[in-house]
Amino acid sequence: MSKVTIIGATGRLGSFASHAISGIPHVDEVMLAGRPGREKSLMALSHDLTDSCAARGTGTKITWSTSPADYAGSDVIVVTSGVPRKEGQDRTDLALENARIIAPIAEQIGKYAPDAIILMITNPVDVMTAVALRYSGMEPRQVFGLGTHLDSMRLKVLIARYFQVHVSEVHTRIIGEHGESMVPLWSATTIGGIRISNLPAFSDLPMDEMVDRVKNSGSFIIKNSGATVYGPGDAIATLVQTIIGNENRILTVSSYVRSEVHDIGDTCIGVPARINREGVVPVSIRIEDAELAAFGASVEKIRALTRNIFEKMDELRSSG
Ligand SMILES: NC(=O)c1ccc[n+]([C@@H]2O[C@H](COP(=O)([O-])OP(=O)(O)OC[C@H]3O[C@@H](n4cnc5c(N)ncnc54)[C@H](O)[C@@H]3O)[C@@H](O)[C@H]2O)c1
Ligand SMILES: O=C(O)C[C@H](O)C(=O)O
Repeated sequence: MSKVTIIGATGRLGSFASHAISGIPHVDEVMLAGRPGREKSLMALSHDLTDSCAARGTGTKITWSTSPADYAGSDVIVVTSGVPRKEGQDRTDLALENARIIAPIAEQIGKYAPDAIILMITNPVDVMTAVALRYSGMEPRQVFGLGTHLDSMRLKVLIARYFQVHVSEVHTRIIGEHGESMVPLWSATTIGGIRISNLPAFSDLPMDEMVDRVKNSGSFIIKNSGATVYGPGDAIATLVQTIIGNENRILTVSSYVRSEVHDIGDTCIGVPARINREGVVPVSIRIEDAELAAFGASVEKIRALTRNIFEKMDELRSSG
């Protein structure tokens, strides 16, 4: 029996992610969670998703709740609650506002579902993963964020199109911040198992344009359609399936890094990590010098922002 809870289920991303998760094999219950006052909206969504499960022929049970006590028994808790950015904003602009939303949610998860695995989605996702880790009091392996998995998928599609190959032939990773300082790992990019730099077309590859397109993907979609929904929603479902199916896949997610990448760490940031039913553990890697310098800068940026948010949260809490 597997139960997956989505906190923030009535939001644009939360509702689509709930739909995607309800189709995962061996997910028996999807619980839609939200704030008191959202009862009608949660109930209506649960009816709609129940109809969807019937139409797809899946037996998934859809439940809903506004009570954190009902987080109990969850195997995975996906958190999408919070404010999304508006056109012209950077994800980091949301840090304090969303930390104030995520901290109490994380405390309730730590209280009622201390054995669950938390998948953090709210932006800025690296900082919110650290907030969830701090306030839930849970172990680092139990708390991770969508991180640069979505960015890696975005780059993968661009590379596949350029080389005119099926996306499954491309393996690539973006590590670091889910944001401006993200770092593409060309040294870990292969096509059909061949390192990309060994292919003749590599010298003409518009690498900078491709990375810029990945960096601007979220803001482009938000500007023109209001929110990113299907890309992150299906990426969330992949991660949930990897946990529930105990798949031991290595995906690039935001995880608490100690020293796995050339001893740089003490922050939550996007790195390759092994994911299974026990949770998420970063994989030790060595990368090229230029990539390492860029990753170090990305870690410093996120570590400083995270510390700043922790200090502000402490001040807010001590002033009541
Ligand atoms: N990491 C990623 O790749 C990624 C992708 C897409 C969206 N996001 C983030 O996910 C979050 C949600 O995005 P969305 O488009 O679904 O937004 P939305 O406005 O449609 O939904 C927000 C949800 O948060 C809840 N919420 C808002 N304020 C709250 C509060 N004070 N307390 C408790 N719950 C509150 C709302 O009820 C709603 O369920 C944003 O922070 C967005 O940036 C992250
Ligand atoms: O760009 C955003 O603000 C949403 C999300 O982080 C995304 O990359 O789609």
